[in-house]
Amino acid sequence: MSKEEAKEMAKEQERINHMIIEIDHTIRKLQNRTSDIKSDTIELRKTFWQDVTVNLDEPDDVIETFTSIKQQAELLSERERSHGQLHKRLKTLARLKDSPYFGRIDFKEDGEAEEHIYIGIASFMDRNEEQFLIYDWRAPISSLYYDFPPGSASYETPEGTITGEMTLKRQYIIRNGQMISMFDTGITIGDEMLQEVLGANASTQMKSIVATIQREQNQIIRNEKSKLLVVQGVAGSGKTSAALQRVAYLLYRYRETLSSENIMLFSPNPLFNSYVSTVLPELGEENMKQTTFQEYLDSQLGTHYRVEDPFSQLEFILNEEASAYYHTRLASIRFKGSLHFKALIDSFLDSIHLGGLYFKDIFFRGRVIVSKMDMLDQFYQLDAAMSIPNRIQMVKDWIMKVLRAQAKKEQKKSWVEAEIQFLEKEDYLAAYNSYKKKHGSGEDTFNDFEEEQKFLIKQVVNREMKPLIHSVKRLKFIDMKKIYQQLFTEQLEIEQPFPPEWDQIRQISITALEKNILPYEDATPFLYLKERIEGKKVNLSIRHVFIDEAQDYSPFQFAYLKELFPYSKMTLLGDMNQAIFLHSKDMVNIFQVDPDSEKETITLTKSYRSTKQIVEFTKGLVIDGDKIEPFNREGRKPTLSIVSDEQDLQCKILECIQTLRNRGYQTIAVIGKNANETKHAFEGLSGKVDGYLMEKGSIHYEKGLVFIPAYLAKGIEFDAVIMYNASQKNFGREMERQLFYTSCTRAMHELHLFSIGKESMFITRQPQATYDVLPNSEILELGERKH
Ligand SMILES: Nc1ncnc2c1ncn2[C@@H]1O[C@H](COP(=O)(O)OP(=O)(O)OP(=O)(O)O)[C@@H](O)[C@H]1O
Repeated sequence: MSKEEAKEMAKEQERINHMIIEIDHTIRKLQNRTSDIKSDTIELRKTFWQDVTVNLDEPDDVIETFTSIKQQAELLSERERSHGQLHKRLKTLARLKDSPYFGRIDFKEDGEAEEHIYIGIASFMDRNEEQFLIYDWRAPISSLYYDFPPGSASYETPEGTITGEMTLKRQYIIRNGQMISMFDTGITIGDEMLQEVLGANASTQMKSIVATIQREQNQIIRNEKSKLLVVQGVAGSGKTSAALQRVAYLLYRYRETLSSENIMLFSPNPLFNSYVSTVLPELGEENMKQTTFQEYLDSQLGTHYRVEDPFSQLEFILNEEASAYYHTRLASIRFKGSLHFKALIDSFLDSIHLGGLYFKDIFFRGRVIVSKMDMLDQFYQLDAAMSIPNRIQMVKDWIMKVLRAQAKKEQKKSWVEAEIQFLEKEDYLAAYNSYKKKHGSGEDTFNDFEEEQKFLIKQVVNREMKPLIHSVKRLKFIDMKKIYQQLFTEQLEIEQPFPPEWDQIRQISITALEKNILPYEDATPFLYLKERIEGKKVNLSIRHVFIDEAQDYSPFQFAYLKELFPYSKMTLLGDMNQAIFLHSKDMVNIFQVDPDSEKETITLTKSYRSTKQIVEFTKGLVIDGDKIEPFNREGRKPTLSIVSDEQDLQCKILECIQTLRNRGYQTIAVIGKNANETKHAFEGLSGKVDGYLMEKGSIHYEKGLVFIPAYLAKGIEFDAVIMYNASQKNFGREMERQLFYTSCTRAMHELHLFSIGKESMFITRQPQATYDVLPNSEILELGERKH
């Protein structure tokens, strides 16, 4: 370090020290305020009723009492809110104290004096609240840091564009209030800082990237115009990271009107949910709502049908080639995920005025009390110009009327009396309590026998009918299975291009439905049809929807989600090279869904996760891989070890794990092609090495050695990846390319491929220079190899 640099660093450390004094001062001030508010709140809770005037004598008094309670409750909740906000601010200040900022720009706005802008995870002002000592990374001026090198620069504000000259751009790594390093940078965000961040060990929780956001990522994060933002980015290009910082940005930018409750992220699996859950809290924001599409389907359909999950569907695609209906099912998956199938359902719905609706008889005590034929009559009597859901509601009202009349009739029947005789003591007590509630608490017993009898009769009949009424209210009298089945049983007069395998598809669809199984490919079409009949569900509270791994959704699923969130902006993030599910051949399909919306596409081609050597290898695994650009971080070349049998394989893998551990890697994944192979690998090695198995229900993972099937590793990353068996036998079909690529791109620092016998064609087609083939004896020497 030159003398000049040392002097500058000392000056910066001095500023940090000053900053810490200021932050401490604010922390103390806020802590005092917090304890005042806390005691205020406790006092308010204690004296809540003392300060309220309760008088219910006259209507005016009631209104006054109500107003007084309301005022008191508002006061209390205002205190609780302030307490919550102060608590949140104190947490942010503690983070700022540790690392007040990560960047600085010196900017001279045209016609103004030069300013030093320090950028951190939150803003911080001086004691007089006049000047920003730290700017929030999401403030308009902070975008200069991400978007420009020193020189002419500009940024957007709500009032317009500000232009000027940036004379300095500096990055810091500060920990525990101490400067660790500092770089002045010419390009957008300097390499040194990224090298430091990316060179570290993988974590089991995703980290925020605010200090090193790249210019093209910043475009995603700050995009405000597009109703539909499509991000197509290569593996490890920061799609998920950009999405999460975008959530934080939106929460800041629209803080008056938008809260985390209004944002929803669809993730590929529950494991991913927990992987990303720490990013927003780290940035001082609350997590958005998170779900998986499967979770949503289950919540809507799960109680009545066995809804297959996407992983079982994938396991079928990967493992069941020998099955007699393998190719039919593949065709079925493709067709049912397409917009043609959606159009087919729409045409079917259009023809429903001519017939095609089915209802179920309603039974009471073994007898039909409302027949399906009567319901059909009711439905088809109604004006066909009315929507189907409206007509269904009217049929429901009619059924309820019939049930009420039936209840009256039932009261006179002998079974009721018999039931009363056998009423348990508790039932009798419950009936009595209910009577008391109705007739006031003054009475100690029923007034006379007749009244008691009348009341009990009513109670018994109502109790018997309750489940029936409940299911009618939930429209369970519609025979959805039969209605959906018609798409396959009837010769539909519909102008839709059917796939050549249509007849066989019809067969397997009927068989599954008869067993009450909803294959994954049927779940969304079934739900769509159900909602078009029962009434559409729309979610109005969600304003932004993020769909990660969007390439794995079918066009039908996209269309469904668009309709579910009609007022929501959408951000889709995906990578066609990682499309592991069959039905999603092209993310471009989303354009068919919404051709007129204000759509914008951003492409990310630089991969940050893996070393240059790993990216050079993995880019050769995919068709258009030459567009993938590695970030310049050096590491070891991937290795390939060809072994003779499973025993040999496990031996070599054990050695490899040991070597990787000696090198200090903390998250090591043995990736299997599917659940079976992964379990097998785990069982074979578990007595000899500590590790744990991840299955589709797993919701989090810890540091150490994990055995994980490829499709569950989606979206997450490890220090080192061991591909359990990358043989031609295992990865010899074109359709397995994406799965193979996805697995290999999970590695940050090292990638080791093992193969029993001949290696996969995806490897043999690679330039030989991109990986090392280890002779049989060389595994032990892995540790010594340097590149
Ligand atoms: N600007 C950045 N600064 C620092 N780290 C970054 C940056 N962009 C990406 N990364 C890191 O690169 C890795 C990959 O990022 P991320 O998981 O967001 O990529 P992705 O495109 O969603 O990947 P994939 O599609 O392969 O799952 C993460 O470790 C992330 O922290």
